[in-house]
Amino acid sequence: MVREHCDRTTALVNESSQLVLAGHVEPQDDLRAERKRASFSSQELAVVLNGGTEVLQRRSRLISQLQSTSWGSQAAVSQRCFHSREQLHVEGLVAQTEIWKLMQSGALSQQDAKDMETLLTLPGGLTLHQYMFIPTIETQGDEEQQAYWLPKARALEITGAYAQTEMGHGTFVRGLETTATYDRASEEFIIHSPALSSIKWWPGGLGKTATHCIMLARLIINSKDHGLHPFVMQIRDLHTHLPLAGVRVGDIGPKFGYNGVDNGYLMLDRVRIPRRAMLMRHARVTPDGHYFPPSAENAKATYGTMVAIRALLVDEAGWVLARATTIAVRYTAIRRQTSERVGDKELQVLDYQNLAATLLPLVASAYALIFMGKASSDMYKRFEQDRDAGNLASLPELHVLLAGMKALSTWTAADGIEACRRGCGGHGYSALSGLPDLYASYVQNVTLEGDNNVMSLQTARHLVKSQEAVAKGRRVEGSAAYLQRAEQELHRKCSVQAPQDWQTAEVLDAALRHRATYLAAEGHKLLLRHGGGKINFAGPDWNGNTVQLIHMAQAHSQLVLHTTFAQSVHQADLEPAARAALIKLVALHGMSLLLRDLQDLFMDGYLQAFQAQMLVQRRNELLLELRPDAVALVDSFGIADYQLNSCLGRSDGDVYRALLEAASGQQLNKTEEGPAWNAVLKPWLDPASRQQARSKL
Ligand SMILES: CCC/C=C/C(=O)SCCNC(=O)CCNC(=O)[C@H](O)C(C)(C)COP(=O)([O-])OP(=O)([O-])OC[C@H]1O[C@@H](n2cnc3c(N)ncnc32)[C@H](O)[C@@H]1OP(=O)([O-])[O-]
Ligand SMILES: Cc1cc2nc3c(=O)[nH]c(=O)nc-3n(C[C@H](O)[C@H](O)[C@H](O)COP(=O)(O)OP(=O)(O)OC[C@H]3O[C@@H](n4cnc5c(N)ncnc54)[C@H](O)[C@@H]3O)c2cc1C
Repeated sequence: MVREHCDRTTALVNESSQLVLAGHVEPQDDLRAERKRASFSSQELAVVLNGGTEVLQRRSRLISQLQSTSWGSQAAVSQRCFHSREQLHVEGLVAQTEIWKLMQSGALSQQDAKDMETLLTLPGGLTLHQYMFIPTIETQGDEEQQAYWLPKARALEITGAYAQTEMGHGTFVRGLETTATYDRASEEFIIHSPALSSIKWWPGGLGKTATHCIMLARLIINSKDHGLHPFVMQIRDLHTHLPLAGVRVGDIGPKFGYNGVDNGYLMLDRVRIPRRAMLMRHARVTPDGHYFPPSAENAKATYGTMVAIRALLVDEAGWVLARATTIAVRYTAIRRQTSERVGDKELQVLDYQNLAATLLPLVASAYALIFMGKASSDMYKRFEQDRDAGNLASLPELHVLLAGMKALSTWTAADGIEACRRGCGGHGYSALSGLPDLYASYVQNVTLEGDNNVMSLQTARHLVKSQEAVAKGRRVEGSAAYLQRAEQELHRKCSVQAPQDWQTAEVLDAALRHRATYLAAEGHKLLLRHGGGKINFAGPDWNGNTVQLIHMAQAHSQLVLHTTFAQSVHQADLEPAARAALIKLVALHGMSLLLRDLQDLFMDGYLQAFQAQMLVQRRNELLLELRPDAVALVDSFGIADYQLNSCLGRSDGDVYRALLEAASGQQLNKTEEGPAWNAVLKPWLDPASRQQARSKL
């Protein structure tokens, strides 16, 4: 029977290659026509966006290399959506350790290895080892500690997780409860989980993979609590992988997505670790129990790894949205629905304004975030250089910028993937589209590494403080420097007199800046209401106004994002046609941001109704102007079919045959009658079985 089904599947797939779509245009022809009418070369723009021809060539080479392996072949990748948690967990680790092997043998550089993992899009239990365990030792361990731990970690003789979050607290880091009590007699720390709420809960790779972790615990010496400090802690035996005495560790169970990764729990019953397990680059405990705190400017050093990851998340967001929009734009350009008369050529669904108005602004957001990601990682690299030279002056600005931008970018990408999925109609709901898994795996980013509301409030705190500084005549530097001119700004009115005026960069920048300034001034006023002239960042004025404060922080981050996008396009080395298209995309981005929260511009009379109508009109015109370039704009992201792993987003547009082939080849179709026939359906449906059952009664 199995054989029979396989034969029929092959026949069906072969047959489908002969089939034409009655009354339709062949999808491949649609995509070919789209590419022909583009106003610029997507190959050339892809080179600019990706940072050079060499990067694209290297990526193709890595994909070929992946395809030649059993764990990274196209077949392995496309089967993934049919696999169980356990299978995904093992597959993730197989891929990560194989890539590690290639890196150790010198066949891959560190960058190649990272890129290979990104291309594979199969998260595994070693991700946190690479992105948080090793970096925390690098940045928070002293030289001797680095020399001891790093070679073992890099050789994968030990694997680590980042154990900060507890059952009771993720956001309120200062409220974490795990204790590290110093025992002077033995020169050891005793790590203990004092309550149910103190159990470590969520760390990636902790459940089944990690032998060690970075343990964030309150340092207690002579009953004095010195707050949170990082420790390197072994939790499993290196020979047996069994938990050490006093350690209870396991996986926290299935999640919304990202199920190959073993996010874990960890409960500790007075487990002893040596004094030198505390990472001592910034704070120290001597053998006789003297505590040397970090310097004042290093006070937030323990939070350093989180800042690094937030920079990575900002960098990743644009590329994830680029994947989703590539799938949705290509598919909606071949998908045809509805003609006036049956049998006539139907419209490509991307030509309906509702879809263009959903997808084209998301393409603009993906471009904006890609440029912002580059700017953020450049900024983070500069900070690293300064930090290594002992200068931490730029950390406060970096923190507030990345906090708000992490929130804006991950919200935009997560909501954007879901909008793309819906935009693809029924086929978007199929796992074969690649969109459900992309969303389920990605949406965690709005929560982890600082919940987005909480991160926005960190930026809000900075904006209110900046507004306060301006009010007191002090200078404000950095991304909030525009607040310096708040008083003049608040008297300005929108200058638009014709729809075309909205297209100009100055008008859009001015409106976004006005909105951010107005909201910051209002936020500041709200917080001064009951404090007798003093702002309390934890009191009822703050807690009762967080909706407004988060909105204010997001308006600021949108301004930073938009101006960075515009500047980056201005500075990029682009051919004139691509530049012209991107300038329109920048305008669409700014207009879409304004339209989303138009009420803000009416609040203080900055905007008049006729100007708002012109904004809508100009946005609608822009959608039409950009429509011919839609496919070229997503082709320019340069994302390979291998990485898209989507029947809908494939670059040749052969969507329907791909769907049929993938569906008919899956496990549930392995037999014609299906796995429930014999035990469940047959006794009801097969007349002979029914007869037999009755005769037994
Ligand atoms: C692959 C990824 C997998 C996932 C992994 C994870 O999720 S791991 C788990 C990830 N978990 C999370 O992400 C947890 C999220 N929670 C947190 O990060 C913190 O609890 C907090 C930032 C919300 C508050 O912290 P708090 O109560 O200690 O601070 P406060 O609000 O009282 O402000 C006091 C001052 O500190 C400043 N400042 C703050 N942070 C930083 C910084 N990093 N740097 C520099 N400065 C910083 C702030 O600007 C303010 O300055 P001001 O105005 O006085 O000049
Ligand atoms: C997939 C995944 C992987 C993770 N990996 C790790 C890891 O490797 N290591 C690790 O240590 N942790 C990890 N975490 C934990 C993660 O960092 C936390 O979940 C995150 O910081 C949010 O904290 P919380 O869960 O306590 O949410 P809560 O703080 O309980 O949030 C609940 C709600 O309250 C709101 N809220 C909370 N505090 C405030 C406030 N002060 N002001 C306004 N609103 C507030 C939030 O906006 C949210 O809506 C991971 C989480 C996930 C989902």
